[in-house]
Amino acid sequence: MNDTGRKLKPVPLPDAEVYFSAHFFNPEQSDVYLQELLQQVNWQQESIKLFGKLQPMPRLTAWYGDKGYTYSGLENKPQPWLPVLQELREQVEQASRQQYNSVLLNLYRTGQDSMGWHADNERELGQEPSIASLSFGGERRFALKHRSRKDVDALRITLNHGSLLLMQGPTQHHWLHHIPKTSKPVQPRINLTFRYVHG
Ligand SMILES: O=C(O)CCC(=O)C(=O)O
Ligand SMILES: [Fe+2]
Repeated sequence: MNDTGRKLKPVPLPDAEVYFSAHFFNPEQSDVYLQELLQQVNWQQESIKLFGKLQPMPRLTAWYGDKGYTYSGLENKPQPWLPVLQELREQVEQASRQQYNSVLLNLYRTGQDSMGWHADNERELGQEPSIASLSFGGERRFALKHRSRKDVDALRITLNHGSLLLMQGPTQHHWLHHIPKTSKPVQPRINLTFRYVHG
C-alpha cells in the first residue's frame, strides 16, 4: 500500500478534530489482522446496568494495556499486550503522531450488536483525548452528532475493513458518537480504540 492511500484526511466538523483513512490497511493485510484478532483476543461478554437491571452488552469486548480504566461504569483490568496488538499500536501511533498505552476492542457479532450514544470523556483520558479507532470485518455505520448545536448536521461515516478514524482535540467535549444496529446482513466486525490512560 502506498503512502497516499494510508494518509489520514481531515473531516471538516465544527468544534472537533477528526481524521479518516479508508484504506489504512489493504484488504489482504486486513484479512490477516481480522483472523488473528478473532482467534487470539480473549473476548468477554460483559454486562451493563440499564434502568437498574443487569443486561448483557450488545457486543463482546476486551481490554489490553498498561493501566486499569473505568468504562461504562465497569472497572477494566487490562490484559498484557499481544504481539498483534503491539504491532497495530505502533502503526497507529506513527500515523497519528500520538502515543497510546491501552486498547479497547469491540466485537460486533451481527447487525444486532451496537454501541449507544456516548463520548469518550472519562477523567482518566485527560482534557482532549486522542482516540484512534481501527476497523476490521463487516462495514458498519458510525455517526457523530453535536451535543448542543441543532444547526450542525450529524455526520455518518462507513467504517470499512482496514479503516482508521482519529478523534482528538475538543471532539469528545462537543460531539457524541455511536454504532447503530442494522437490519442488513453484515459480517462480524472488530473495532479497536487506542487510548492514552493517565494514571
Ligand atoms: O465500534 C466503533 O467504531 C466505536 C467504538 C467506540 O466508540 C468506543 O469503543 O468507545
Ligand atoms: Fe467511543
